Amino acid sequence: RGDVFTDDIAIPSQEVWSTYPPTPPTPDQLKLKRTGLTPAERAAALDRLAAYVEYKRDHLLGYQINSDMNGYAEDLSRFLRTHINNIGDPFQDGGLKVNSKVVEQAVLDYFAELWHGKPYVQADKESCWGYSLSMGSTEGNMYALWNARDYLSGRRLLGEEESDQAGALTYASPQDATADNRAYQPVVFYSEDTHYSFNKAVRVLSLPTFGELGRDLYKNECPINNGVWPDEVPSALPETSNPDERYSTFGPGSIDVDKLVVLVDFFARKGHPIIVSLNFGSTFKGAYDPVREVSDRLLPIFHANGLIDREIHYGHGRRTDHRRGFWIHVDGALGAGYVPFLAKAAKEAKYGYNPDAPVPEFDFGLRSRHVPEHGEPVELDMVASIVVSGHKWMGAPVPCGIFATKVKYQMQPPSKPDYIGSLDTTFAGSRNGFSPIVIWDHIAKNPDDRQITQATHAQRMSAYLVDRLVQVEQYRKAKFNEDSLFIDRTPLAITVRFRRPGARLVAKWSLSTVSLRMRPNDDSSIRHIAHVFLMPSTTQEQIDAFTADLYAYDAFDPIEPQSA
Ligand SMILES: COC(=O)[C@H](CCSC)/N=C/c1c(COP(=O)(O)O)cnc(C)c1O
Repeated sequence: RGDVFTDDIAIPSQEVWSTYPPTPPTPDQLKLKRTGLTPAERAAALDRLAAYVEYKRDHLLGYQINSDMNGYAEDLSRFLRTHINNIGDPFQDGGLKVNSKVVEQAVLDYFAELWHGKPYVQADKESCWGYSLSMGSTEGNMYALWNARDYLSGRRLLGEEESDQAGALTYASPQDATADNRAYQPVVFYSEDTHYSFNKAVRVLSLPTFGELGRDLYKNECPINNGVWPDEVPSALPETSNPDERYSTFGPGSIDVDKLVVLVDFFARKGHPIIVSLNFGSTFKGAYDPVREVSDRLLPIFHANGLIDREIHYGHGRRTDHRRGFWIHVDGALGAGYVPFLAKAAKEAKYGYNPDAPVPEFDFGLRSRHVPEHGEPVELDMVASIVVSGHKWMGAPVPCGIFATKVKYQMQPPSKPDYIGSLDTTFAGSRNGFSPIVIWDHIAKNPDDRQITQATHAQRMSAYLVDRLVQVEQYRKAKFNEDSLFIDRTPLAITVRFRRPGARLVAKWSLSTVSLRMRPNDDSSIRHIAHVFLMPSTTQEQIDAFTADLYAYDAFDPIEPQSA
């Protein structure tokens, strides 16, 4: 049966075999009738759907999804007989007792320690609080920006309940938070390689990017672009002497720290609190923003502009708060799941792993130190929040993930819905109680040694794919006199990018593609690029089968796919 890579595909009925590769059930088969469907109709539709998704699963190379479902069906199918809902705060049992919060807590403690933080203790403001996401990292990133916005706008911290207004949660604002007071107008920075969910999140939160605020308040004053404000921080340029390639589109995909520093300094001098979101395993190039360098270079700016320790006054006899005027978030949707294990592998010779580049720091353990010309040295933990997707590196049958911050950054929730018996400290109402069990089961089955093996394997498979693509490129140049395949891989990335194949192969292997104008205003520089992610479930056989497809004479013809 061609290149199917798994033997757990149910042998479909003759009807399903009518098409190969399997196609989805037809609209007629799926049409929901008022009379319902007969068992035979349901079986036919579901059989065909199973054959289709399992075939596509075994050919999924283009997205950062671990397709290895890790025996969940055997271990966890019994939990599909129960609605498990973790509504409310993970650390408060609440009124709905059919929950898996004890499991969620174990998972949160695991990530707190993996990311060099302390497991949650309510009274310990340096310990980590978090929750299991019912969506993926989009939810976690949106929550992080919401938390940062309210923290920097001077909203009340959790634990500072207004005793004089029993029951009614006040979304209190500082007494000097007037509309024109920039001290409570946070501004967010993220690079041009950032996931599109951030553009969505800043809309939902009415949180201005530095570009918007610049155009609004500081017209034509942009310090990096002849006065014109870009929407996102430029990404780094490639290390090349070729002037035709001195553009970030040819670069590694990580943020340009020099430009970030200049932009942040501009707004910090204007008195704005600062939110910086850093990618850690970026969506298309798999790049890692240098969290260590960003933290070390921004701390002096925060110090010089009074953003280390700000007093927030609420008046009416309320207690004065002390808090920071900056927030660094790490979008570790992909990388926060495996880079800790690359770091462990690089540290211990027994793993025989010599990384192509230094394994980057990114988590709660990262501290920066600044010695000012005058006054005392300052040393701080710099990362305020981290997000990881559960369905990417770890592999889960549904979108999920983990958000983590520290107790000292937690905000009072907007309301106190007594009827859930818990504080409403998360983004969702009902919360998926199955996902924490999946993540727990994954971690329980994958001790550090196995995680290290998977993380170093992905590095090796990424290098292997580059080699196989180079062979394809050499063959096609000789045989068909074709141009470069634009093969590229950012150091330590678990993705490789190359010229987009024809639509048939893009559909067959579920490749993610992008069309990039490599040089501004130069349509002749447009490149159609695809990428493959090398996940724990990606096998050498899949890579060989995929690259074998690229030798066909029409592999790069832009023909429409024959089937979904
Ligand atoms: C085109 O590929 C994507 O959009 C994938 C999600 C699909 S594969 C799981 N990336 C999602 C992503 C997200 C959003 O994560 P999800 O909401 O879990 O999809 C956040 N941050 C980064 C760096 C991401 O790459």
